[in-house]
Amino acid sequence: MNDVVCFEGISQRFGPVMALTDLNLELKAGQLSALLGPNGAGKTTAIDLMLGLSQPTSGTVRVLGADPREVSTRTGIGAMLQDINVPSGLSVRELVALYAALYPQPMTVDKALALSGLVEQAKQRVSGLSGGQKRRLSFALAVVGQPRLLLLDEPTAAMDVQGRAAFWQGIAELREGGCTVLLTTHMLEEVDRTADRVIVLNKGRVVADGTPGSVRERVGLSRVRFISVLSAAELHALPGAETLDIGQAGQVTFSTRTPETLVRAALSAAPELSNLEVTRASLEDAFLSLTNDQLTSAAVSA
Ligand SMILES: Nc1ncnc2c1ncn2[C@@H]1O[C@H](COP(=O)(O)OP(=O)(O)OP(=O)(O)O)[C@@H](O)[C@H]1O
Repeated sequence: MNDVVCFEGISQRFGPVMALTDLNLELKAGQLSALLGPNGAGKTTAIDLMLGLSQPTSGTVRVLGADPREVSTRTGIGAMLQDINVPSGLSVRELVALYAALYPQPMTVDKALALSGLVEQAKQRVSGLSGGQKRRLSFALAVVGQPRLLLLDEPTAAMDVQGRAAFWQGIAELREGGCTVLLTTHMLEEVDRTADRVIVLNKGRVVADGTPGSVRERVGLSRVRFISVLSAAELHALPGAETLDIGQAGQVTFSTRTPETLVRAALSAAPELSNLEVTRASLEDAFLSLTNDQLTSAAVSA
């Protein structure tokens, strides 16, 4: 009942395409969840439903306990979508103030500017902002209404290192105030460090849902790296590889469920191999394994 978002049996069809199939999903208050999936997996479709921008083909969507199309629900949601389309003749401060006026209990404009790292650009015209600064502005507009639910579609894309640091600091402050956050991103290292929960979509269905650690463990992959003189054909012939990345100067990286078997075979084929490392697979390795249907052939031949 207290779920911030509740999807029950959601399917969304666009002509012949099933963008989402029988999706059940609840987001708990205060959680930071990452919605991951390859292009076309259904992430934007799910976010559009949470924002009340579209109606599902079947199933029920509840956001903050109500229909997301109701105005009272929408004022509790902040969204940072991929494209920002705002009056560009205004200054940053003027635009943030304009948005603040739309909400019943906004934060101060100064706070929104500080949270998004835009204090120095406050007087600058929106039209003069760089790509990364426009993403920061989009974040300021998403948070100025003090939303209870914040939906962020690839928030850190185009942000520089400082921008990303300011963004994550801003997210931490909002979470202290109890804000629930759902974001999509392809920056899986950031997700691994910060998210409470990872939801992986593939072809409109949830294929994994848990903490970043539990998703990594479920996949059970290890990463094996070494330098050798083995040819591509010899590397491909090693047993147990799920993916193979051939880098510069003989450096190779495998993901595998059977690291011992692979290492034994590699040492036997190339006794001179060096810089051997066996580590736990990253969230990115797990993601590839969960979402790539032709993983072995496609990734190994990459
Ligand atoms: N308005 C639409 N009309 C027709 N097909 C659509 C529409 N919106 C989405 N789709 C299709 O539904 C599927 C899911 O699309 P969606 O945009 O939700 O994926 P996504 O996971 O957000 O992808 P990306 O990472 O590329 O943004 C895709 O096959 C897409 O082509």
